[in-house]
Amino acid sequence: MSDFRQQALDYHAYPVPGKISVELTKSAETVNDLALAYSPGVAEPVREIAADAKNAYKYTAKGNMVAVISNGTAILGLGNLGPLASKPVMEGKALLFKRFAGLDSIDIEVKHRTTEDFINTVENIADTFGGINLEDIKAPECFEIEKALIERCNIPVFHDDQHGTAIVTAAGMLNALEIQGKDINDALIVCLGAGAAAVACMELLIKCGAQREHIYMLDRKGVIHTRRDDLNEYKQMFANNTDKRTLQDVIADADVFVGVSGPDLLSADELKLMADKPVVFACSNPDPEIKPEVAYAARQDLIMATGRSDYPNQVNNVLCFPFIFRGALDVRATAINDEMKIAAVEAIRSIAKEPVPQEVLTASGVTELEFGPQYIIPKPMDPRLLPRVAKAVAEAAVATGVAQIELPENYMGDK
Ligand SMILES: NC(=O)C1=CN([C@@H]2O[C@H](COP(=O)(O)OP(=O)(O)OC[C@H]3O[C@@H](n4cnc5c(N)ncnc54)[C@H](OP(=O)(O)O)[C@@H]3O)[C@@H](O)[C@H]2O)C=CC1
Ligand SMILES: CC(=O)C(=O)O
Ligand SMILES: [Mg+2]
Repeated sequence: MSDFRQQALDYHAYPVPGKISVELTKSAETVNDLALAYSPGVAEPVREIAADAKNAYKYTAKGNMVAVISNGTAILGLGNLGPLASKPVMEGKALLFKRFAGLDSIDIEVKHRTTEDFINTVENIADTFGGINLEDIKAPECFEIEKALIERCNIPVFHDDQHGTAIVTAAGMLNALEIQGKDINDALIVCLGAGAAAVACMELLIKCGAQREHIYMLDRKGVIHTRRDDLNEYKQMFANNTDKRTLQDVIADADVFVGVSGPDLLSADELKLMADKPVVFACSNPDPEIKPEVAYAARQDLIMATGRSDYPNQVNNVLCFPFIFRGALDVRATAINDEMKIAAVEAIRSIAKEPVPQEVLTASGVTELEFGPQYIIPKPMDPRLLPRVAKAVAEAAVATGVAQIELPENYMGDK
């Protein structure tokens, strides 16, 4: 067994199995403590919440709690391995919520027969949480699930693989194109993958200036084009009126490659066909569409990102979901709208252009990081992400009328 594989298994197994636990926030030592925490004292907040549901934010952990919910149908790029196998990833998301944004989070893996069953299950438990982070649910069901839950729940429901990925991709892409001296309006874009992440990434890039007709999207059958009769309504939005059929056909002269599909699907020869100074985001986890060492051996004029922590330029939704939920929950937003997403894009990309704090350099094991091809986006452990992204998101929620309370006074200081 490889060293790294064993290390990863040991990390999850010891000293206790898993990555999260529950801790108490109140004393429960004395008879008096128990009389307050449980019977009879607990009856008082019960009556308050029954009289006004908003009191759940005052007397329970609801307002600081996000449910990470999956059915395990698209676990990273590993595929449909079922709900239980998705648990380490979902515990991982809960770990990241706590570590980076101080949000309590619990993973819920749902076994279900129909899509409606899944929607009903989540709807029926939604009120207990401040927000719901849907994770690793495959397309196209994920689109129907998110839409239905947004309609039926009055807390933020956010499919991370769609919108978290799109926000971070847009932030990194705008910075990378700026460094390469290219304009997103003119960029020829190839997106390998046509699922949850792909559709949301391309829709957000279009909101940031990309031209829909400059985007070629591919699924397992090749280029998505108007003469195909096997396209779902989400793929149809990206159907190109073209004779091009393969990745080789569309990658020639492309400025941008976004991979949200699977491992090792972009060859060095295909990469060589791209335009000068290309941007290559090989975001499939854990194994990218092309390994950075293979890409740099083929050409050096590219900017390259992956979804992984162990290469430069980690384009991964971890840069978004803890902070967007922090901002949304702090103003009790009922939704996470486009304005909040764009605010997150701008906040994330702006941090990369500023001097990097020493603690980030230390945690990254480097002596220097400067805005440029090897540093287009902040590192997840950058302490500026929490105040800057959360505040931008909370302000956008207030400005667009989805916040239920005002921004707390001196929110996140003046970071
Ligand atoms: N870095 C990051 O932050 C993130 C990365 N990702 C990565 O993106 C990938 C997709 O995730 P997600 O969108 O949630 O999953 P989905 O299941 O919703 O979509 C997967 C898509 O990839 C396509 N695909 C799979 N294999 C191939 C192939 N050999 N050739 C062409 N297309 C292929 C599928 O095609 P078809 O429609 O024909 O089945 C489908 O359109 C995963 O690897 C995941 O790790 C996802 C979210 C965040
Ligand atoms: C990062 C992530 O959410 C994924 O690969 O699915
Ligand atoms: Mg995911």
